[in-house]
Amino acid sequence: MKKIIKKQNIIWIVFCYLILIGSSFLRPMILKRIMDQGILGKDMKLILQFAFSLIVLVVIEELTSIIQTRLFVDMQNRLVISLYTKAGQVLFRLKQSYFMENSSTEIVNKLSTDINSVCSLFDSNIMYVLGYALQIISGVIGLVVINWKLALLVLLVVPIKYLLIKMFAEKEEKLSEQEIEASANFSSWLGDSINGIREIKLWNLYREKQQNLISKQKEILEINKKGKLIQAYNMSTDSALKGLITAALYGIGGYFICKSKLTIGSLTAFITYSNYVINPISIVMNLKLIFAQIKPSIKRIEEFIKTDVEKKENIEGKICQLKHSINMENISFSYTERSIMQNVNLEIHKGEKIAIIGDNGSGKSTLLSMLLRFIEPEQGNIYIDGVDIKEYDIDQYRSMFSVVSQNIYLFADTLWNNIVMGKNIGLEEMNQKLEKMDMKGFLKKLPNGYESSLQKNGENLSGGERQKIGLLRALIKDSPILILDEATSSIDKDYDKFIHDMLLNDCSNKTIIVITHKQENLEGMDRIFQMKEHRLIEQM
Ligand SMILES: Nc1ncnc2c1ncn2[C@@H]1O[C@H](COP(=O)(O)OP(=O)(O)OP(=O)(O)O)[C@@H](O)[C@H]1O
Repeated sequence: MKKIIKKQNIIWIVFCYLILIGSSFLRPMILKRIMDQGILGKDMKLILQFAFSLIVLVVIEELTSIIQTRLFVDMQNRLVISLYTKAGQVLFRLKQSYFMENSSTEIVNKLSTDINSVCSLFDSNIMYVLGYALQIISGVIGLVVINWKLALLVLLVVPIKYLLIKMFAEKEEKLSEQEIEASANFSSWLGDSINGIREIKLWNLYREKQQNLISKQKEILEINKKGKLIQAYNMSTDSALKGLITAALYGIGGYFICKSKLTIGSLTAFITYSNYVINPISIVMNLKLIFAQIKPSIKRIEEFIKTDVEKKENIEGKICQLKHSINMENISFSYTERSIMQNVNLEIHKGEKIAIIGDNGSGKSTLLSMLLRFIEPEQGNIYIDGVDIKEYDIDQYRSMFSVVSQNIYLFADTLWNNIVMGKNIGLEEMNQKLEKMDMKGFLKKLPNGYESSLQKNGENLSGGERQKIGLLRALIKDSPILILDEATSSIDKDYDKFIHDMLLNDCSNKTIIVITHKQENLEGMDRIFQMKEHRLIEQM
């Protein structure tokens, strides 16, 4: 927080505020003198002098406002960056289970809504609080000096306003929570509908989806309306309170004047001072309402930052290299109490090529997710060269694997960046690998070669082309363990055979794990395992 709100900035903001107050206090005085002394006294020199000083004041006020806005925006931006830095550090390290429970649109909505909501604090009067406090103190002194009994009447506003704002803030906080939830729900539903747009078109689901869209929006607007009404009630009670106090002051003050205990001038000055006190008190207390609005967002950001992330630290500095074998021992796993595998054992020697087959949903990909540390076994452990994989640094550990799955993800970026994935390689090496994969023809078809832009998830490519890029990506990564999880499911038969043979030849020193439903992909494998009835059985 210290980095966001610097002491120096606060001093400058208060200084600017004081200039603005001073200037607005001086302007009516100057106008009064222009009229009373300049115009009525027909003194042209005085008129010009005061008119010039008015211009100077306006220029000072405007410059001060600009400086103040700059200071606010700088602080707001620092807060945004610091929140996104914290959120980013967590986001990219979150466990896979988080992404199963929360859709991408929900996460985007959560982060942007909550961060914007917290930063909106800077659009409120919070930075003026110190200035308002000074104004209240000076106002109270003025009131007490003129008449301390009447001053008590003005100060009655404090407990009344406190009780009112407490009631409004409690309601506002609940509504804010409801609005956030409804809006997250809406984003998640909308994201899901957009992802399924082809199905909507093919099944003519327009009417149903349209009705859902409107009803979900109405739900949000209804909550929003209640929130706006609370703000309106708050503003009306503010005005009513101010009106009541002023009326009482005129009544009681009038009585004092009749009894010769107060002069008319004193009452006028008293009412002006009372405004100096009542208005800022309302503004400062209204901040409680603003805090109530953003409190649910602060809570959600805090919860998000505390979410369980993948542990990166490698306390003992162990380096994973795979010199001998991967051992899965007594692995059991279930998704929400549905058992997927029980006591699975598997030993893979370095350089071995193994295949895992099995019916749909038998748990093949789940087993690999455990090996890749996306999920953890419920029971049992996985070892590489006798060391529990949990003890390796996760980044270094994952660098051991080149993975091509059935649904690889391509980023909305150039083809080159999608292949190298951050690795620093030269054009020559890339061309060699491309040739090895017989993909030169594919490259020629693209308008800008390697620099061609791919759409989100490679939507401007065919399913087979996407998988070919996935294979090329894995070849470029060149890790010692190659995992092919139905990696050629969309690839035509001839190319599948070509790539299968090429990989076995080219990666003879690598450990390869293949998951497949295709009989022909079992050729050349050292051992074949079948996932069946929660167990992994070696086929003899
Ligand atoms: N996130 C999840 N939550 C709950 N159940 C899941 C989840 N992911 C997978 N499953 C279930 O776990 C079981 C095993 O899934 P897995 O993807 O490992 O099967 P698979 O053998 O690879 O199937 P396929 O051959 O169809 O790819 C399936 O029945 C699936 O429904």
